[in-house]
Amino acid sequence: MLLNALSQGTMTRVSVIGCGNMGGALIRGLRSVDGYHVTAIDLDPAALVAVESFAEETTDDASAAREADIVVIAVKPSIVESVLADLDLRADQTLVTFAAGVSRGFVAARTDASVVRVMPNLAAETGNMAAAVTEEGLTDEVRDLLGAVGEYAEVDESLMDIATAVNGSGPAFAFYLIDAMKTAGIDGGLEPEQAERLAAQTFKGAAETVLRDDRTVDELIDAVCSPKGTTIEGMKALRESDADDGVVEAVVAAERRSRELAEAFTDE
Ligand SMILES: NC(=O)C1=CN([C@@H]2O[C@H](COP(=O)(O)OP(=O)(O)OC[C@H]3O[C@@H](n4cnc5c(N)ncnc54)[C@H](OP(=O)(O)O)[C@@H]3O)[C@@H](O)[C@H]2O)C=CC1
Ligand SMILES: O=C(O)[C@@H]1CCC=N1
Repeated sequence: MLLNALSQGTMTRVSVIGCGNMGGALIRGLRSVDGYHVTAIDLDPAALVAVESFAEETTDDASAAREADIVVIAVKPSIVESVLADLDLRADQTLVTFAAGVSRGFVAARTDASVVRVMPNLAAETGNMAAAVTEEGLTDEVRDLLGAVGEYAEVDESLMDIATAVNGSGPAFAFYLIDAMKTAGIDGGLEPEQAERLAAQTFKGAAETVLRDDRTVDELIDAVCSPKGTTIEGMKALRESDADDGVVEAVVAAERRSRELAEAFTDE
């Protein structure tokens, strides 16, 4: 059946080069979606073992990427240039680069494939990825791939540094905030497992509400704040704290680092 789908062209062949945290998350996420034949490529045998039950093929041979419709590069930014030097892609292939700070032009200058730059995040694994993708080089095939594992925004490449901070690094900032909520729950007497479940599900539910509800964030806060109730007291404490500043500083620091990384990868 798989062979039929491949020969009839109804299956999109995706090669993922670099199957660590981010490449592995994409591979695991695609396992729940029909229509993708995934080849996992990594030099680290342990990385391949970790994804072997989610990919159709695993190999340490990068030349396997020539068989793909879409080649995803998910190696560290400093490795991108050497990976590209070893690849021999065709003009009818699409190369998606995940690497932070590495410009689309830097990659495009080193391959015949058509290149699109994406800033993904780890939630690809559960189909909840938020990704920013450059308008340049974007195809419907790539839109389908990103849509299969989450939501995406099409942006000008000049916005990739801020997107890297908001949605690429963002999960770490969210994990940190969830942990703070969990710790407060434990301090109040909840078991750690209860506190983690309640805190994480609360963030998940709140995020889902923001995405699906037409009300503004301020209106949603009002909806939780009963007059003379509990939330209004908590919100007063939050507004008087420097929590907003901490979040902004985290995003600004990550954006600044993305710009620094980019300085090493000028278009040629
Ligand atoms: N982690 C994240 O949340 C996000 C990461 N990104 C981007 O994704 C990219 C990957 O990050 P991340 O997954 O965290 O990194 P990891 O180090 O977790 O994964 C990279 C993998 O690539 C392997 N590798 C190294 N050299 C080669 C090679 N020549 N050919 C094939 N595989 C190779 C590594 O093996 P070994 O360990 O042996 O070197 C490792 O298994 C980065 O460019 C990053 O900027 C983007 C958004 C989010
Ligand atoms: O920390 C990093 O550099 C990568 C890019 C965004 C998330 N992780």
